[in-house]
Amino acid sequence: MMTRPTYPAGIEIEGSITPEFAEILTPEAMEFISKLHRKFEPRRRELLQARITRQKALDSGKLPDFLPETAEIRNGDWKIAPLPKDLLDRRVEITGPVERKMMINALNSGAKIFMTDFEDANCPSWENQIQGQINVRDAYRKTISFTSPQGKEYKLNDQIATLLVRPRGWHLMEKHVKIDGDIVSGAIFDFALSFYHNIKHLVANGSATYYYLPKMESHLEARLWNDIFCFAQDELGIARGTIKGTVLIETILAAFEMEEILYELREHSAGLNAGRWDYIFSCIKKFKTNKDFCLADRAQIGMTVPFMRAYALLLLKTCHKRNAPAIGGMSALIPIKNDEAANEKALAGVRADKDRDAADGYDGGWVAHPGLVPVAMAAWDAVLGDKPNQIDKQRDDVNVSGADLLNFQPETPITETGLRMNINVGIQYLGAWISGSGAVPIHNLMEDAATAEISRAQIWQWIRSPKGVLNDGRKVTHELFAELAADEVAKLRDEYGSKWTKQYEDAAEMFKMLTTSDDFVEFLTLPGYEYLA
Ligand SMILES: CC(=O)SCCNC(=O)CCNC(=O)[C@H](O)C(C)(C)COP(=O)(O)OP(=O)(O)OC[C@H]1O[C@@H](n2cnc3c(N)ncnc32)[C@H](O)[C@@H]1OP(=O)(O)O
Ligand SMILES: O=CC(=O)O
Ligand SMILES: [Mg+2]
Repeated sequence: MMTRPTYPAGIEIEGSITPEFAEILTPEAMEFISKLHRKFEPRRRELLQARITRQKALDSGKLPDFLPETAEIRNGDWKIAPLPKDLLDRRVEITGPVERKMMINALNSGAKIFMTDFEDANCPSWENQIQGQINVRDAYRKTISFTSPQGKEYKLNDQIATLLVRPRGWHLMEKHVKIDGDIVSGAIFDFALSFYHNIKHLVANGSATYYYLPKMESHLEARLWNDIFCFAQDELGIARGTIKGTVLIETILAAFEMEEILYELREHSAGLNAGRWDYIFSCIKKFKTNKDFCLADRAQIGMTVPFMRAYALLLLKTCHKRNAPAIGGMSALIPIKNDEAANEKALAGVRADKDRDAADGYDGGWVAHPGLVPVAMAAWDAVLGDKPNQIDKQRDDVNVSGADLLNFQPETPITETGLRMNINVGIQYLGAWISGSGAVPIHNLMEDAATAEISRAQIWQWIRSPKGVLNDGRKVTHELFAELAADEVAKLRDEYGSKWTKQYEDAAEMFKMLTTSDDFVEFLTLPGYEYLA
């Protein structure tokens, strides 16, 4: 029987602490978190408040633009600091939840980088978070192994991907930990534990902890990350600039501040990534009450529609101008078992996506599944040859205006099939999420928090926008939604049989709340987390 560790005054942990968890939740690590919390929590709250203020301005019809007060940064001649050698070649990056077996598979997949995810692909239950930190520790030390219930052994190959960690976004909390009576930020918690336990080991081996930084809405939010990195490094006697962070540009507001975000993090930057799924979600969310704006079915919004193309090219141009890598987003297509023709079609879709990014000048791109690594690798091998990246490829020919970023087309078609698909996928995803899984295959696509957000945000908007009209002339209304939702739930109950647990029934109710409540819920993971807690 192990007694709970004794923590310094002001620190309370309400989650379970097994002997393994205690190796992560040490008094020293928790004290480190408490320092970060005490110093930075007020700023995190101010920045979340600033998001609300900005949303009010958008709701009143003000459109975003490049900031006049930071023109000097955009016009200045500066570069990000040199990249460490293990971040020079990022031609294929695989992602996945912080799940032990998947982490081993991803590290062995042949990809250059593996981003392990405490965020979009993860359900942040206490067990997932702390077991995730154990897995990260063991992966960094190359001791991670796993035996499946069927007895299959998993261990690391000699050659593995460089590991990056994605902590939760600024909006999520870690409810199981309180400092001075306040709940701590999930972002600070995830970052702090992965840094505290691993940085010295990694530095001694010529590497460091590297991060993907999600869902930011302004360069001031990037400044907060940079200040946290500086403070954390100083506290542990690590040279400033050792940590590197790649920022996901996955909100429409951040798209107007890409240069400023790179500038804020320039000492710690490893470039930008086109977080395309949250980006679409953000476009819908930020302009949800704007009567001029209403996107077509989710399936229509690929990377080549005007506003997505403008965003992708601006990101690429911005990165290379500042000597920073530009990493392409995730195709949601995954390999399809037992249907050769459908599988070929999915692979062709991924290939087209990766070929386009590689030809444009991107330095690498994300894949969702080990089976897609060769497809992406071929796309970049073809353009890179022996070079590790193509950061030297300047895209001065690209000219993207604010109006291009806001050219939200196509608006049609919105179809009954698209509406049903949003309902069906949204409920299945939420059900899986509150049951503990943050990434799931649904209808042969990878679904995670970002893709599911699009589904529920579209319905919310279609019900309220005058443009929310199906291609057969029917307006999307509360009544139509209720009718189709009842039908989809009935079908799912049938399909799932005994696997349709109470969680799925509750997910259906939560999904209805998310789409019908007058106030738009900022993130579906917020009520999801309440449910878990
Ligand atoms: C919008 C964004 O934020 S994108 C980034 C966040 N999203 C993600 O990271 C999602 C990553 N992908 C996944 O989680 C998975 O591919 C899923 C859930 C979509 C599908 O997973 P599965 O249904 O298990 O796929 P499948 O059955 O084909 O898997 C075959 C094998 O590949 C493994 N595998 C599949 N995807 C991954 C992955 N991303 N990383 C590591 N291993 C993987 C499976 O674990 C399985 O291993 P096994 O044979 O040893 O048991
Ligand atoms: O995090 C990635 C995204 O597309 O969202
Ligand atoms: Mg995202």
